[in-house]
Amino acid sequence: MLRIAVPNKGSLSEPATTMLKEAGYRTRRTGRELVLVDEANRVEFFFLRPRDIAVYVGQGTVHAGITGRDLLLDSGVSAVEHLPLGFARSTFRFAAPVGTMTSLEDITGRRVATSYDVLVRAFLAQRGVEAQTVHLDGAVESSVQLGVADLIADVVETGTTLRAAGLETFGEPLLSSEAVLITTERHRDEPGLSTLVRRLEGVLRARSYVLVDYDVPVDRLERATALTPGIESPTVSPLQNPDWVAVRAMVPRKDINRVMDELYEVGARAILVSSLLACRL
Ligand SMILES: Nc1ncnc2c1ncn2[C@@H]1O[C@H](COP(=O)(O)OP(=O)(O)OP(=O)(O)O)[C@@H](O)[C@H]1O
Ligand SMILES: O=P(O)(O)OC[C@H]1O[C@H](OP(=O)(O)OP(=O)(O)O)[C@H](O)[C@@H]1O
Ligand SMILES: [Mg+2]
Repeated sequence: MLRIAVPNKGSLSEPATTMLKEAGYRTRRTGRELVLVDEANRVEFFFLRPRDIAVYVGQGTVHAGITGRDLLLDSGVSAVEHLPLGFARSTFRFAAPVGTMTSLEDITGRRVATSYDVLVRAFLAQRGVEAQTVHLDGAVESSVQLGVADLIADVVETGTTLRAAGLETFGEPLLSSEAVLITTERHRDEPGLSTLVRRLEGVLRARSYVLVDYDVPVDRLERATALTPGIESPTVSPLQNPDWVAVRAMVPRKDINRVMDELYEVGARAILVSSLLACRL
């Protein structure tokens, strides 16, 4: 049976569970279940701390897992990214009290508070910057005010937490992170893993595309389908009125309003947009 590690807490937990549910897998009923066997899909899910997931995957005791790219890099484990999952997007940045630091050189000799020591030390070593790290479990933003560090290196999404602590980012981001499905080279071809990956890809596609249907006069068909080329090719069906045809195609969700405006300009009418529940392309 395929063994998959799923985050049990924190920012990754709920979206990971939602995604697996949309991919047709069983989900746990309470936050207390540690293991869930999905007999129908031949998968066993283990609910583990997000930070530990790379360790379990790296050791090979589970075949794959969902974690953050930043957590994977900080673990130092030789697991590999198999599929980016598009949620828990964040950047990892240095931040210091407003107006005090502008470049990496300013870090020299200072104390950097972080929960991601391995990642931060590797970054500083690579840039030849000598500094001390102070390990904290969380709420890292408070460390400067409380005097245990001079600056921090932490996850930034909206920047709200930083601002509340009187800090601002400086220098280039250490990395961009998001949730990722990880595995090891030796488990990459595990039976069932390719099915899980295909299902998750289906969910990602269904989230990023919509289905558009419209009617268009035959003499404008070419201009209209140039706007909606679809993935392979749009479906064109005859209508009772021989001067018109119906078209159906997938369109990136982010483009749909512009595409609808342009279709209307071209002469398309009855433009209908629907969400996709799932797909396999
Ligand atoms: N505010 C956020 N926005 C987006 N991603 C985030 C945010 N906070 C944490 N993450 C991401 O979630 C993962 C961190 O997992 P972690 O379990 O530490 O989440 P958490 O929300 O910080 O949980 P905890 O409540 O235990 O601190 C990392 O990949 C990190 O980049
Ligand atoms: O840029 P923002 O939108 O403010 O989000 C970033 C904050 O979110 C996370 O904190 P979390 O709530 O997980 O608390 P923690 O620091 O204790 O992990 C992260 O560690 C940052 O502190
Ligand atoms: Mg946190």
